[in-house]
Amino acid sequence: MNDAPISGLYQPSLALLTDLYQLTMAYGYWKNNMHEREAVFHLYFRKAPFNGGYAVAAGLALAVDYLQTLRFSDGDITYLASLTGSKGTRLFPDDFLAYLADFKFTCSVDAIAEGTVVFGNEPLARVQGPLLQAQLVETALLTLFNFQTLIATKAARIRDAAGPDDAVLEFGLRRAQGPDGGLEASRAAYLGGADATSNVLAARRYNLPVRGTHAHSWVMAFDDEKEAFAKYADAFPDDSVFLVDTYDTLDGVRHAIEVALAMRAQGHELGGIRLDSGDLAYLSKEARKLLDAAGLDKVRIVASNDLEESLIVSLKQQGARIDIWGVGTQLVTAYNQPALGGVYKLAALRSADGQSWDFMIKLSEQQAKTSIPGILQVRRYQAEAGGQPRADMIYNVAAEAPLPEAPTILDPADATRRRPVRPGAPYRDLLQPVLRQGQLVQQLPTLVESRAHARQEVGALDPSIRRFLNPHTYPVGLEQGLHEFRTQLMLDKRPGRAV
Ligand SMILES: Nc1ncnc2c1ncn2[C@@H]1O[C@H](COP(=O)(O)OP(=O)(O)OP(=O)(O)O)[C@@H](O)[C@H]1O
Ligand SMILES: O=P(O)(O)OC[C@H]1O[C@H](OP(=O)(O)OP(=O)(O)O)[C@H](O)[C@@H]1O
Ligand SMILES: O=C(O)c1cccnc1
Ligand SMILES: [Mg+2]
Repeated sequence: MNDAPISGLYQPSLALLTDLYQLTMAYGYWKNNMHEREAVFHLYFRKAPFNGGYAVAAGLALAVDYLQTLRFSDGDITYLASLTGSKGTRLFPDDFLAYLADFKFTCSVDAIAEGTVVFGNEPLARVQGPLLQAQLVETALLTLFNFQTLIATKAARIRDAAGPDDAVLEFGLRRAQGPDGGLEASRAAYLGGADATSNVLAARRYNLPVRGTHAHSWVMAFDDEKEAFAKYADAFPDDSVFLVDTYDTLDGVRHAIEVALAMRAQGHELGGIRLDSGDLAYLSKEARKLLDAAGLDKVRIVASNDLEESLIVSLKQQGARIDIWGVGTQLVTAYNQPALGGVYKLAALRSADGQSWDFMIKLSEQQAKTSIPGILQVRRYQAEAGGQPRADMIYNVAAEAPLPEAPTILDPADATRRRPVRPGAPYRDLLQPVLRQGQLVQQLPTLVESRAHARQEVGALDPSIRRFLNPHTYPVGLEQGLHEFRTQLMLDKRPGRAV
């Protein structure tokens, strides 16, 4: 399989894949000569999806491709020139459009590698550069990171439920949120732990393994089920999986066995059977007995039908003999939580004289929604070097005071909950340089590598954080100096009205 990294995916460029307000703000910054002011934005979500204890970061490779190909084509410019406001006058004047026609993304981006386990409030990406540029990319970055992270996380949960030995096939395209949702879900599902997809265009575009069985209609198109299986085996003598539940599932298994034995006489082996309805625990156990009794112990059992992670856990607890899990709708639509609420917030702006940073905060009635000022990094402390993650600390790399040798991590929701870091505790900083002045400064991992990274990362988490029901909260906090600085900024911005 060609495992070359993707590139040029978003050509022609998706410059207009944005909300209008990004373009109106861009014009406003440009008109006020603020567009070159250096700014820092962070992209983060507040709460892991699916009431889970973690998320799997995804979307970076697509984001890099988007940023590097970001250009306004002649057609884009003509379209923007046609936009008018409520009085019929043009929204964007020619001199600004001439500026956009020469636009290139020249910011720096630091980001957490795809496949890394991440938690609420941690920046997945930090964008630093001219205010206009860093603002302009908000919407596209959010749609890329939010959906990829959501689906990669769902896939990681399904992979975790299936266990290390079973295969997971993604079958979702027909129920996906349109063609684009289907294509990008297949990529993220693979990254998060699916073994293959049935989606051929996604497989071609992203170099994914592609697999499949056949539909009920194949069986219905023949006079009887056995003939249907035999004809499929004629076409694919070494690559057949028979769907056995069109009429009566266990009769279907017997027909599959008869055909499998005839195939064996010709020197071929049946790959598997698929169950797509009924009690999947009972039927898989019965099918396994029938297959084994016929000497077909290598024939694998595929199951599908509205599967998701809790159902897979339950089927395993019931002793189901399923080897391969075909998962569609629930995976690609993230059915039980169809959106991840990632946000993109301004956190620092160069002072007007260019000499220092002004740190920014967005206040909220809900303390948890108040943004974190600074130029942020995430430090993950581990039990031992390369070992189990113990706690994450968000800190400001541009703080005036240097980071203490043994910092203290404070829970932002309750500052009385604090954890001193033991001196010399091993750690790694999660945000790594990706773009400098718009140029790639590290070869991004391939999708295969990111997928392996995700499995390693989820596997290293404590089971209490991986479990589906009321998972334990992984400790993520602010470095004490950052917490105190943030609290002071909150007080400065909202000193309170006299009673
Ligand atoms: N042993 C089981 N324990 C728990 N849930 C199961 C079990 N077996 C199947 N399911 C799930 O129950 C749900 C409904 O299955 P049901 O048997 O109603 O489907 P079906 O009506 O047979 O399928 P279809 O409509 O495709 O013919 C599905 O999500 C299926 O995956
Ligand atoms: O259930 P999902 O996780 O989405 O998996 C994909 C489903 O798509 C196929 O059939 P389809 O649902 O189109 O028809 P069927 O249910 O009648 O088999 C397949 O047989 C699965 O049931
Ligand atoms: O190949 C399959 O079995 C398949 C593909 C898409 C949806 N359901 C099943
Ligand atoms: Mg179905």
